[in-house]
Amino acid sequence: MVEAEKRTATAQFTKIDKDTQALPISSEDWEQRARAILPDGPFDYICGGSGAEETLAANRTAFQRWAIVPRMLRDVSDRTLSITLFGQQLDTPILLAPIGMQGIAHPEGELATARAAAAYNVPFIASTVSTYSLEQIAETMGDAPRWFQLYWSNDREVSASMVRRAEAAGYGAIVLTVDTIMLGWKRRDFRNGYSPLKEGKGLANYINDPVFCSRLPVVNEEAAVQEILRNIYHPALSWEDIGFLRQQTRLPILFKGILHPEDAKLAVEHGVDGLIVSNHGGRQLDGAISSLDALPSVAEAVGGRIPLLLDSGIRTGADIIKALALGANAVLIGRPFLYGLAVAGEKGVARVIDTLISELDVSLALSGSKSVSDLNRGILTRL
Ligand SMILES: Cc1cc2nc3c(=O)[nH]c(=O)nc-3n(C[C@H](O)[C@H](O)[C@H](O)COP(=O)(O)O)c2cc1C
Ligand SMILES: O=C(O)C(=O)c1ccccc1
Repeated sequence: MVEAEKRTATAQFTKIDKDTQALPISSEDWEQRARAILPDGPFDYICGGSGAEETLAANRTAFQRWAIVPRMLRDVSDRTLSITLFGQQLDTPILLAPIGMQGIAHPEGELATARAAAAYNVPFIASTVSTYSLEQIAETMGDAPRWFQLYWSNDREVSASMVRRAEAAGYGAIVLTVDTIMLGWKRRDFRNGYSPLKEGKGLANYINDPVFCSRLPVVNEEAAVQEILRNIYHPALSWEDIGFLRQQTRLPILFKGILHPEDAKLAVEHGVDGLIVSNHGGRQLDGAISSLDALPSVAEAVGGRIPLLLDSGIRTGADIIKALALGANAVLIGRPFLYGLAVAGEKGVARVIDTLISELDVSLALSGSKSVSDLNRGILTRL
């Protein structure tokens, strides 16, 4: 009996070989394993939130306040997880969130993550502050889908240069993160005296940028770190900067970090192509609304005019069902894949993606739906 159950469960992991079966299966287990491997500095940096970590906690409790009320007897034998975003078909409504400095989790950093994402045709979103350059990441991915996340630089010619490089390297969209005009207040990092940026883990896109380097008196790591710290936070960012970004590229532009419905409307009016409803995984404004709680009014404000994505707190297949039912077209996962990377490199990330896809498929069937794009409020109740 136990053997038979095992076979049925494992049959769902399509790309996982024998060694990988020993790896964790829940995001809680991944987190525990990562905690055992990583020093306190990097671990706290990854898992932590800002301030009193109330928004970090709210990102989870928000999901628990919605329950799925499943439908039965609806012949769900033929199902699809596939969606279309900006004219591209994706196999699943899952993307990997932009996470900077992945070299703090594993020496292969973004290269390992990007390869795992490519194997599942899950878009990888490369961060401005990645440990490997956007060109190196692109090279390891072949034709697999990838987007580039931009931190708006104080020097807008540096931003323009990075956007041009991303376009040349086959990135399919630009994600402008709008919630990090300064860094959130992270008590854990102060206690640990830890800053991965100062340790030089997020330099690659800068030291490979001709415009950025032309601004340095000497091109070395120390000078680059000092210049990045002067460059990366841009509290003056305003709607007026958007026209400049638009002129730099024909790629779709998404804003990441929108929570207020009025900002969502303004974004549509300014020609933004998509939004990521996000509070940065509870790492920026503590006390901010959870992403899931912000979603329904943002969805109403946007009224289907542009795609809506959501991140912050997605941990299970059921979480994805809830986000899609409340108006998201797709979701981004953050910390769970980074824990997979820390514990088992590329295989760890693959396993995290694989289990999430399998959970989503089972949850979709058991909810009584055939397609992720059919999900709506009708299958949820607020507790
Ligand atoms: C260690 C770490 C680094 C991050 N770096 C970036 C980044 O460089 N750019 C960005 O837009 N978001 C960054 N984020 C935020 C993620 O893109 C995402 O919004 C968040 O992790 C989602 O929440 P989750 O971790 O609860 O899934 C980072 C998050 C973490 C945990
Ligand atoms: O740690 C983060 O969440 C993040 O997005 C960030 C922002 C600026 C520099 C480095 C990381």
